[in-house]
Amino acid sequence: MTENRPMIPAYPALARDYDADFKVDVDYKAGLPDLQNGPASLIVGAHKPIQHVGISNFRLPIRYERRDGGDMTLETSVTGTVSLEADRKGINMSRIMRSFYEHAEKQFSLKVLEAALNDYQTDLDALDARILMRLSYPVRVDSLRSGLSGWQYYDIALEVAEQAGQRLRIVHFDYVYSSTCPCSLELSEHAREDRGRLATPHSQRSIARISVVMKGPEKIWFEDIVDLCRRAVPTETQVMVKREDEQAFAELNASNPIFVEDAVRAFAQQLMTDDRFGDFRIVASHQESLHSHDAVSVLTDGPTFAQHSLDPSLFAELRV
Ligand SMILES: Nc1nc2c(ncn2[C@@H]2O[C@H](COP(=O)(O)OP(=O)(O)OP(=O)(O)O)[C@@H](O)[C@H]2O)c(=O)[nH]1
Repeated sequence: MTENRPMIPAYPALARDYDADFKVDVDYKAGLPDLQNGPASLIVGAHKPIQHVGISNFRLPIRYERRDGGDMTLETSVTGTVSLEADRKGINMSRIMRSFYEHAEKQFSLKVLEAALNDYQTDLDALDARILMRLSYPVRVDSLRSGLSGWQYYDIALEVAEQAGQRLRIVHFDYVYSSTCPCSLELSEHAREDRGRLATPHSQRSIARISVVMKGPEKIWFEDIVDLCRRAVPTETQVMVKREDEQAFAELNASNPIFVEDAVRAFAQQLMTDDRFGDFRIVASHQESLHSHDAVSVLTDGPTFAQHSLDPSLFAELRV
């Protein structure tokens, strides 16, 4: 006896070739599912506001003005996020890029970046918004004594954020330098003077990440921050080095030995003397040639960067 099995509709024979000629018209687009703008009933999990949602690390060429005139186009990685209220399912992700692209052709300036931020708030109907741009900025640097020069690249991030009606403009700047340990220098001299023994102090490639609020409307050139770092810690790693430069570098290190504590305080002192800068945080990592670990320090000034917990990868990602 044949059982009454429920009729299972035959699987529709679907075309499997790509229709290159198909064109989307307004009606078709209007009929497409649009879950990110769906009802709150579609929300999965807690109906909680989200502080940052968007897309990270889309890249495009941006034109930057140089302090000495001219400009250059550099690859820039952008992360754009907005806040999302508790009763909204999602954001229109593509608008994070599309809004930014509206401004990308213009020559970069913080005003351009802030105009893109304003568009985030309107195009995505968001209370808060944030854009972070990362780039590697080349500056031609002179050798210490040989008259040569070469390109030094600085990893920089620019962050503009609107949070609870407050606008923040922050520059994050990585500065790579040599740190000669002051104690090791004294111990080396002691061995030389006291026992006639040759000894060399331990010195190592080190890095400081300087994050600082740009306060006033005044323009801050990337080159201004390079100059500030060099005033704070003159022993920047070199690019083009001949023997006379190497000897100069050895003397420069002996004249500027620094503990990791000294480094953050030296940068802080320079930042405090420039009223274009507000709150700041300096993270330094001396990747010691003496130890199998790093000497690290963090110095913050003002509420912007004051935080109880430190990002677990804070020191690990500062590698040189
Ligand atoms: N909100 C959200 N969208 C996502 C995510 N992952 C992928 N998307 C997709 O991002 C795509 C582009 O989103 P939209 O910007 O809303 O695209 P759209 O609706 O055509 O853009 P508008 O015409 O401006 O509304 C959508 O197809 C989403 O499915 C995600 O995690 N969250």
